[in-house]
Amino acid sequence: MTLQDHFNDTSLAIELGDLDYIFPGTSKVALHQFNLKISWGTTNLIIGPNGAGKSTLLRILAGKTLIGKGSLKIGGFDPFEFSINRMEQHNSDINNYITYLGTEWAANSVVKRDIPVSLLISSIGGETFVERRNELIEILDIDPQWSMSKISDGERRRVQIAMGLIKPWKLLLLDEVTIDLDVVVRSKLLSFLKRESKTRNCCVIYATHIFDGLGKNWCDRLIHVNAGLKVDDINMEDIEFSSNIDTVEVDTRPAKRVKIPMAESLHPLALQWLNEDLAQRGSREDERLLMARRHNDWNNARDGKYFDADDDKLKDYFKATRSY
Ligand SMILES: Nc1ncnc2c1ncn2[C@@H]1O[C@H](COP(=O)(O)OP(=O)(O)OP(=O)(O)O)[C@@H](O)[C@H]1O
Repeated sequence: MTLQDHFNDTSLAIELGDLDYIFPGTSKVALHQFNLKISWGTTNLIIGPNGAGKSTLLRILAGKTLIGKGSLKIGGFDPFEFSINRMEQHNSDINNYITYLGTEWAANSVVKRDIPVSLLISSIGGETFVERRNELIEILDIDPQWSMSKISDGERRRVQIAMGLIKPWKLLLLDEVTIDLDVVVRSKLLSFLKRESKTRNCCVIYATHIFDGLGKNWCDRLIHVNAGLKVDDINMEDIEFSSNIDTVEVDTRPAKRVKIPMAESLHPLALQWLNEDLAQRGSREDERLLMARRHNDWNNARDGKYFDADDDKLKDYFKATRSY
């Protein structure tokens, strides 16, 4: 199977049947009687409290966790089956088209070393998928001249996301990786993912606790998980936003429909402010010039009599602030 074949793919993205998952060596049932069918070309949210089973589910879908009971098919194939028969039917394995992005990567000390971002990006196919690379650098507002050891957590996360998305994927599993992105970058990223899902007929499954900017314009389906069970599964068409109600209203007949009150949110204001900030900053090159100018001004403005130059002042300061 080539990626091109996927454009005409009529299989389901995901078919999960009666999955029970118990963590090995424990009695913890993390997922119970879990059934799920998801189509290609869709964007899906997984919603649930801490400990509900969202990450466990995504890791299973990513083929990172073997299942003992139940069935799983991705694009019509069992990702854990490696039979000769399957390899005859497929030039390439379905697992090559699955991208999983979790929070683990950014916590890895290796990515805090003094590695140039441009080198990291090239190492995962940046030179092969040049157009995607350039678009993602633009969307995620990355400066390829950054070093991984001298950037903020949010900036490091952007590099992680770019690295994960450069190679075209078919199934994208996102486990709360947007948590430390600013609202502008998050909004641009979500638009990119939405467009990818429609234009490349791929599937995004996104577990998050942040719902800003996730309305009818992004989401096709909401899957609510609690204590390892799927408790709600609703298409966005069956959700209505209304300014005439104060609480969520659920109709179950003839079919489940949910009415959600319009919520007060500072998100549009934050989005506008950060967009203005971005326009003021200009390109990364403009930013570098500004920072160099500020540094120069700072050097020129120093009077040479403060802490770094005047030892007596420094001693007095520490005498005054420490009791020993
Ligand atoms: N290795 C493990 N062994 C035993 N139980 C585990 C293990 N890892 C997670 N659990 C438990 O399994 C349940 C599901 O965990 P999971 O990480 O899937 O939750 P989650 O919905 O992703 O939560 P969060 O929103 O906090 O990320 C939790 O009760 C958790 O304590």
